[in-house]
Amino acid sequence: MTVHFVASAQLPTPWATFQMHGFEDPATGKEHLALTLGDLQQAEPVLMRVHSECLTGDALFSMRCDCGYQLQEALRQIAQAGRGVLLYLRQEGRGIGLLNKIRAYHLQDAGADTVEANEHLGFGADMREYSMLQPMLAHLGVKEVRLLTNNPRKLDALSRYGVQVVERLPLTTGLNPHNHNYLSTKASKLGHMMSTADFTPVQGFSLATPAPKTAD
Ligand SMILES: Nc1nc2c(ncn2[C@@H]2O[C@H](COP(=O)(O)OP(=O)(O)OP(=O)(O)O)[C@@H](O)[C@H]2O)c(=O)[nH]1
Ligand SMILES: [Zn+2]
Repeated sequence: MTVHFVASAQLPTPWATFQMHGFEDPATGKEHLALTLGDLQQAEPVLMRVHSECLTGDALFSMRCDCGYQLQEALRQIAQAGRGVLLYLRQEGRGIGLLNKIRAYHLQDAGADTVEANEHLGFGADMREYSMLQPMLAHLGVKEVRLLTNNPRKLDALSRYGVQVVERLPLTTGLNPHNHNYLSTKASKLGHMMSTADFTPVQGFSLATPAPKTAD
């Protein structure tokens, strides 16, 4: 996949003023982003988050997943470190797109888990691919990273594209009654290296609160 760098500009956030770099994939028309902080060309490994788009979690405050919490926590940690990169990849709904994710949520409202819902719609459990990482990281000069993730497929993808992951840092934030089953399914069926027991519940939400039927 060839992804072209288009432009960069400052992006002030509550945590730091990042440099935002825009990339375009001419084959799909997808527009991917990188938010960087500090000098990434130095030899020291770069703190990195590879974040998949989740409009509902990232922008609409959804508590059905952990995406919004992870996004904020990653930006906070990169700002605290003073150096790092967050790649924002436009592969909504684990690659099935927003409208199909709503279809999948509808099935989950009726009792399916997140994997069963995807499969019922004729998709694989996770349709993402990561080939855009290679040109994006080459453009930014990133070769060695400390990666914020629970997802083993992201580690595999990076090593496939010649980026060395010297450390994996778990993200265990955002647990609440609405995403408890979803997070358990990620661990049991999608291979995420985590247990909900490791998570810090969202403040003000007790897991003792009965989860609604729409929980996963
Ligand atoms: N199809 C589908 N996609 C979902 C669902 N919930 C969240 N997503 C999407 O899943 C992606 C995030 O994937 P996750 O499995 O939560 O996390 P991850 O990126 O694999 O792993 P981490 O790096 O540990 O966060 C985003 O693109 C979301 O839009 C769901 O129930 N169904
Ligand atoms: Zn999400």
